[in-house]
Amino acid sequence: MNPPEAPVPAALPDAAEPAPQHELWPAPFVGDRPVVASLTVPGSKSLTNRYLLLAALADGPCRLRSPLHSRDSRLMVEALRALGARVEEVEGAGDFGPDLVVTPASWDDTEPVTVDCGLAGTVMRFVPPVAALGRRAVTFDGDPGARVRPMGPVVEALRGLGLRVEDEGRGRLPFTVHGAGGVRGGELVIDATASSQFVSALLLVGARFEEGLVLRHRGADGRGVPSMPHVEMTVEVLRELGVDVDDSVPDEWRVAPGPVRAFDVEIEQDLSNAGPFLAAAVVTGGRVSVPRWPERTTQGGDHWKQILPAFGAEAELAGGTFTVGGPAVVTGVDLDLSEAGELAPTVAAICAVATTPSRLRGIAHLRGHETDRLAALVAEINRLGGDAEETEDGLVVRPAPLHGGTFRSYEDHRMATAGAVVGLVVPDVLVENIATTAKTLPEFPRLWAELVGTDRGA
Ligand SMILES: O=C(O)C1=C[C@@H](OP(=O)(O)O)[C@@H](O)[C@H](O)C1
Ligand SMILES: C=C(OP(=O)(O)O)C(=O)O
Repeated sequence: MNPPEAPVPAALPDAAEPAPQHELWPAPFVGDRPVVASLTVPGSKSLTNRYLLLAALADGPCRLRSPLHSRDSRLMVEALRALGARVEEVEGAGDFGPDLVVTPASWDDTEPVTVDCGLAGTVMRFVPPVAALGRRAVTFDGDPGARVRPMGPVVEALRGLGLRVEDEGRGRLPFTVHGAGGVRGGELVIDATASSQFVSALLLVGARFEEGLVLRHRGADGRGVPSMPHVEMTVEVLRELGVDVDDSVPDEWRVAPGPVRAFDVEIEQDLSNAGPFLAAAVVTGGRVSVPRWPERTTQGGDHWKQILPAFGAEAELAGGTFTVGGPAVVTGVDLDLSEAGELAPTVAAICAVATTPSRLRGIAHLRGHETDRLAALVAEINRLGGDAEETEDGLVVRPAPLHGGTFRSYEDHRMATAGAVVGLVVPDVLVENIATTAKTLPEFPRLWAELVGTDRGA
């Protein structure tokens, strides 16, 4: 539909501009029909962006097979190009786009550059320590939503390593890192209670510091690092590329100085992004299979194996295929999601249609994700007639009859997919800005349409 008024000239003050208009996507409703399907999803965001970054640091050209192609991975590619790496697309065997070949960066250029982080935590946290290896002034900025995401421990760590960082005292985006042609390294103490990405960011580059890195986490009030499987993923990927990492002491990581070995790697599919599709089986009493599920993985999305049975679903990994069968009646859960916070929006969507109350714990740090996810989930579930409430470290969701309406997504891909899950069993749900799923899964609307349109394959 055309807007009723002519476009507002850019010169007018903000207050005169109309509120942003996002498309409202009618979420497919299946009612009583069980969703039965089999599908795979594109590559893991977390693995793709780690391997891309490590390729730029490696001792030779590297190849990523079946990588993710999404907004977050493109932002990482552009960031690494800005720092001097070459990244090329080459034909591959993946179902979701070409492979990527990366020629490592040369660190000698001095021309200042700007890096757009979008809303990608992996770009805004992982790339600044890489900029420290070069000789450029690198300015980092991102979406309005990125400017409020926690960044302080990365900025302070860079200063602790001797770098000059201009941040106007905010400890957030935008800021400029002044590379001084190398980092000596040594010991650092950070508080990573707000994000595991602070730990991963420093570990990923630590081997390229002259003396390596000894990193310790000391959380305020003794609190731990959330999303620990993501730190374990970082450690495992580094070891696979020949980097010596000692994580034998809790909350302490020792990275020895040395090269990052060039590699050729197949990226696993994104198990977190498989979540909404598996949730479709749970809320509709259907059956969804995901072939090529890894036997062993560091992806937090592997937690679906424990999480979905807690709702009464059957879950089985057999012959490399993960299959979820939904229960006749979805019961609520009491779960600590501190290890897998990025799954929480999908989990909350299932809780919203469950028949008994749920409690989700250990996810206070979701307030610093793409949006304040605890507030957003409460607002959107309750807008549809639900009964959700924030707690200090999570959510309580009680059963309530839901009705149709708008489910806002707050530029958050996982809010958008949570709305789609609810919309399967609640008629007339309109998800605002489904295109925001392009952050990590641009194919979401197509895959979702295929999911609800098929009754074969599982
Ligand atoms: O390192 C990573 O790839 C990620 C770590 C986690 O961040 P937090 O520790 O901030 O939750 C996760 O939620 C995010 O989606 C991806
Ligand atoms: C928290 C998330 O993303 P990011 O990598 O931007 O932190 C997420 O994908 O759920």
